Amino acid sequence: MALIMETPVDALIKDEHETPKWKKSTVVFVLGGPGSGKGTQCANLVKHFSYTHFSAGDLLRAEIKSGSQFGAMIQSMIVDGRIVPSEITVKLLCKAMEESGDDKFLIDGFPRNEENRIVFENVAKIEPAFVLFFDCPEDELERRIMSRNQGREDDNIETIKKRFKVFVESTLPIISYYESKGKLRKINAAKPSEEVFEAVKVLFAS
Ligand SMILES: Nc1ncnc2c1ncn2[C@@H]1O[C@H](COP(=O)(O)OP(=O)(O)O)[C@@H](O)[C@H]1O
Ligand SMILES: Nc1ccn([C@@H]2O[C@H](COP(=O)(O)OP(=O)(O)O)[C@@H](O)[C@H]2O)c(=O)n1
Ligand SMILES: [Mg+2]
Repeated sequence: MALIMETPVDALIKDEHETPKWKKSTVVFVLGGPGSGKGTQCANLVKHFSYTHFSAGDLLRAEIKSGSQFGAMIQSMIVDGRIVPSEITVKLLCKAMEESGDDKFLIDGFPRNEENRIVFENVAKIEPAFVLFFDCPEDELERRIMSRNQGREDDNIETIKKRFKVFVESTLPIISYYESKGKLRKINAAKPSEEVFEAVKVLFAS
């Protein structure tokens, strides 16, 4: 009671309407074909810069493991290389951002299609600072995925082909969209990991 009495009325009103920290955050989207090194380079980035990394795919896999009511649906879509309904993925991303308490995020594997992009814009109301695009030919992507050895149900040749098709049809248009807005930072991801990181680092150093 005493505390409330001592709190100026203005401060109480301001607190009530204050925008949550994550809603004012800096977001970098990290895109590229399956196996292009999104996860690898985000892991490198968080060691050097004060960003929190979330992989949309990892959040969806965790949701399956948690026994969620959507688990079976998410799993069957991942095995089929399809893009999970955006309401689910955006909710998981926003929850992770909020719970992290941070305000600088690398969001990897998102937005993968126009629906992902629009739902995130409408819900989070955040525009990315810029968008990293790891460009790599399909034959190299296939080699990397086939030797990834993470026990993923979608890392088999049949699903990989479907994921490549989804990437070309649904994700490349998003990459073009950000290019037209001057937000795209394209990286040659076919080089060794250390060389890719040298090119990535420069974009975060300023
Ligand atoms: N530049 C690179 N050259 C060769 N192999 C790489 C490179 N970057 C990542 N890898 C390997 O390729 C596989 C896919 O990388 P990953 O970071 O999981 O990609 P993504 O998240 O884009 O699917 C992993 O086994 C990783 O160790
Ligand atoms: N925004 C996203 C990201 C991933 N996913 C699903 O999760 C799968 C794996 O995504 P991922 O980002 O972990 O895969 P990689 O590109 O890292 O190989 C995708 O093929 C989709 O089925 C999705 O539906 N929506
Ligand atoms: Mg990944």
